[in-house]
Amino acid sequence: MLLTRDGIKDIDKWRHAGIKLPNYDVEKVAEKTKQNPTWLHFGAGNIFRGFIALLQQNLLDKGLSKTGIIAVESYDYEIIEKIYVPYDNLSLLVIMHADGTLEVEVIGSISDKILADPLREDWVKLKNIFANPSLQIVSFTITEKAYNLKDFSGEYIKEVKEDIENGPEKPHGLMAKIVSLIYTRYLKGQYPIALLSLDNFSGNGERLFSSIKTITEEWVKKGFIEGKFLDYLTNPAKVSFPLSMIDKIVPRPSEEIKKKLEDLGIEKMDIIKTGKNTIIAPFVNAEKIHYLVIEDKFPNGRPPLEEAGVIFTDKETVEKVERMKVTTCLNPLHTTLAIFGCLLNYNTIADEMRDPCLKKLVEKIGYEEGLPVVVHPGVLDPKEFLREVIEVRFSNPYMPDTPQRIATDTSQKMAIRFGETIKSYKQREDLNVTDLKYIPFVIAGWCRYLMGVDDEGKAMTLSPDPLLEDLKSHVSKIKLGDVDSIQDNLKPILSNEHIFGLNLYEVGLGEKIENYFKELIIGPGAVRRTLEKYLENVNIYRKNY
Ligand SMILES: NC(=O)C1=CN([C@@H]2O[C@H](COP(=O)(O)OP(=O)(O)OC[C@H]3O[C@@H](n4cnc5c(N)ncnc54)[C@H](O)[C@@H]3O)[C@@H](O)[C@H]2O)C=CC1
Ligand SMILES: O=P(O)(O)OC[C@H]1O[C@](O)(CO)[C@@H](O)[C@@H]1O
Repeated sequence: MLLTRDGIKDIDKWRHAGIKLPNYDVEKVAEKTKQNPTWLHFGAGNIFRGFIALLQQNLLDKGLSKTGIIAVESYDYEIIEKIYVPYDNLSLLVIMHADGTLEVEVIGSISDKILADPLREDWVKLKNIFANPSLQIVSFTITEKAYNLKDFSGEYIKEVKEDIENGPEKPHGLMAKIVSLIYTRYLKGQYPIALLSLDNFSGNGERLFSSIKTITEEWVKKGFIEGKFLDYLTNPAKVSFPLSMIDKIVPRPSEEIKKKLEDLGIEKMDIIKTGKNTIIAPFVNAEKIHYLVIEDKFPNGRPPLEEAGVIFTDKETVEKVERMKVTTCLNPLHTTLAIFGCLLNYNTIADEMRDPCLKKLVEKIGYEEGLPVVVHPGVLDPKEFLREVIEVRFSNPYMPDTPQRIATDTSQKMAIRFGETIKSYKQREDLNVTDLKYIPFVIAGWCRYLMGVDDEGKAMTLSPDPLLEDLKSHVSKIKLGDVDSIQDNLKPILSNEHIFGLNLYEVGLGEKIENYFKELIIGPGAVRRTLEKYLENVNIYRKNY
């Protein structure tokens, strides 16, 4: 069986293999989308295909929408070349249940693909779509770093500097490309639009707005674009930047799932790693559970995604629910498992959950250190959410999620995942920031991870991170087995407000972290021994919330 528009016409074979097919005519939907584009999505990677495209597929299946999503890739063109084109933009979604059963579905809601590159013909097509009044949503899953314009010294990064100098004709970075494209829409008729960040960090819509506004202001200053464009961009009735909280664990494609699909008779299921390090396949493997909460601010309308389970609400509720997930109930625990999983050579997050010390570590961070500062968002219950994360989602033995994937870009995540809780402790009169134990312990673990040596003392490959070289330059002077070699080498990291959102020494945690770190570098096996020392004989208090 071939995953192509022709291939899926052989309905009986797919049904016989137990694979669900779109309940609509994929080609007709693609044609309607061409005539009436409503939704563009930047970042054609795994979460888009495994979650966002599924939502639209639900609406198409139920006849609640007539058009699909157009996938746009601005960064890693190989994804389109190798994973979209050969499969006519179709993908397979494989849901892995905790009992080992698989639910497989062909996703047909991605109606077209575009390379956002001003040097290619596609750029004209993209500009035309942006100029079309029918366009309602431009959404993004492009990773947190794609929104950055400045480096940690506050200077524009090289690519952004060049984009600012060169103007809207041939932008290179995505933020400049978006300004250029939205400017086209403004010139055509100032049509309304929602720019929806679905990336996994606090205040995602605001950060998208801020980056776009900054480029706009620079281009207005240089006379590349009209000053009145700023009025359009800052008028929420015209251009909105809804906040969102997105949650679905979509691991990288797994060899085991590939084999299972091939055993079902599906051909060409190879997993690729692109030159830009995207690991992607014609299929996406994911968990069943997911949550998407979005601020309901769509000036040009939107599909009825509530019918596909999306929660639309006000800004304050999204902020609360997002803080609950990203700063407390899921992502800090994930990052904790990523760091210690790499150090202890675990292959999956689920395996780590069977390690009593690691399980207790995430329980301590979640129930005892995190939950007391979470504000109940109303639409989801934090304690129940946390329980589901720990007991059901992370523990699912069939989820092929790796600590190495989650360890990617950790420097970009520290401030949100741990810094926010530290800040809350500092602000709260009834709590004492120096009472925190396990969050500082994880930060010490991250510094230990950066040494690039596992707990057995063997070299380990570190996951990509934009600050990796800089961070490694500090810890490279520290030697496993030589506690005194710590000297002042952690100071530049732990005092860096860009990384943690605050100076950890100023809040009274720097020395505590250094002390944990010393225990972690006593020698091979020290990570395991320290974990046991602090976690083996402790109880977990799950206070009522
Ligand atoms: N995988 C997951 O479980 C979830 C992911 N997310 C969010 O989605 C993001 C992407 O995740 P995946 O799709 O799984 O990753 P992926 O590695 O499959 O795809 C990453 C996408 O981001 C694009 N990208 C990377 N750097 C870029 C840059 N500098 N400029 C423009 N585009 C860039 C890539 O080209 C690719 O399209 C995550 O960082 C997270 O914020 C949110 C919830 C769940
Ligand atoms: O650490 P990352 O790259 O943001 O990924 C964290 C994982 O947890 C999630 O937050 C689950 O929703 C997803 O973003 C991803 O599977």
